[in-house]
Amino acid sequence: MTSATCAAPPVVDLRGVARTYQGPSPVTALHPVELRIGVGEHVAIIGPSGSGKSTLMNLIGLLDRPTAGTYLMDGVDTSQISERDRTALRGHRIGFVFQAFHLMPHRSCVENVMLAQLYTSRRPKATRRANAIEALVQVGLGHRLEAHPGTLSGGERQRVAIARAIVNRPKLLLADEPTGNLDSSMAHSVLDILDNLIADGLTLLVITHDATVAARARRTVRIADGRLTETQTGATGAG
Ligand SMILES: Nc1ncnc2c1ncn2[C@@H]1O[C@H](COP(=O)(O)OP(=O)(O)OP(=O)(O)O)[C@@H](O)[C@H]1O
Repeated sequence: MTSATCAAPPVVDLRGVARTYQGPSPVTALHPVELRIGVGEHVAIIGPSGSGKSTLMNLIGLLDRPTAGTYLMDGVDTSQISERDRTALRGHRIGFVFQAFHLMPHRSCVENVMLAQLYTSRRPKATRRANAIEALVQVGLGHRLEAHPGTLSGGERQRVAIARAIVNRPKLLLADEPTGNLDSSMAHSVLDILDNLIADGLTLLVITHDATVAARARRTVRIADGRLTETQTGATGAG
């Protein structure tokens, strides 16, 4: 390993991170975990309902705070920064893709993607539009820029959602059941798009209960009762 590769911190570095939900009967949804995800990795987290996948995703996505441990996101100790800085870190370095596409129905594709830059970019509207077009072209939707989501297939809608998630050039893409609402051919096209983004250097964490989605990842981490077990490494590709 060269000194140049050593210099890049992991995108995700969980050190003893745990989450207990308080209440009359506290629930430890995540027991202390160690998880490091390097730049450009493709990792799948797979586990049954109630195993702690959303809890883990919310922590990694900076939507929630651990009750123990330390989370370094792209080298930044997230326990040491203000709420405002956490929001900025999330906006600039993390993109989210969900099972339900969450697109604005009365806005065109390009407008939907432009909206994602409102709080992260002070650039002029023309630049935001150019960035949105670039992201839509990247996901193969350059020909549907002005279409409204209602006129698109499910797979195309998810591709708009992916364009929206990558338009701010995040380091990490968090995808929660990204193909959960799609038939298998649309699911494949969405997974192909995600594969292309990894080839371009993005880091991808997919949370799923679908073994075929998980099989695309280089690393598969199983979660059960809030505990992680790495079940495979280098599952695909030449390694
Ligand atoms: N706000 C909360 N308060 C108390 N318990 C919670 C809370 N959120 C989640 N839990 C519990 O934590 C555990 C893990 O839940 P989590 O939603 O992370 O699982 P999951 O794997 O994402 O499930 P699913 O696949 O069904 O969405 C479950 O036992 C759940 O009931």
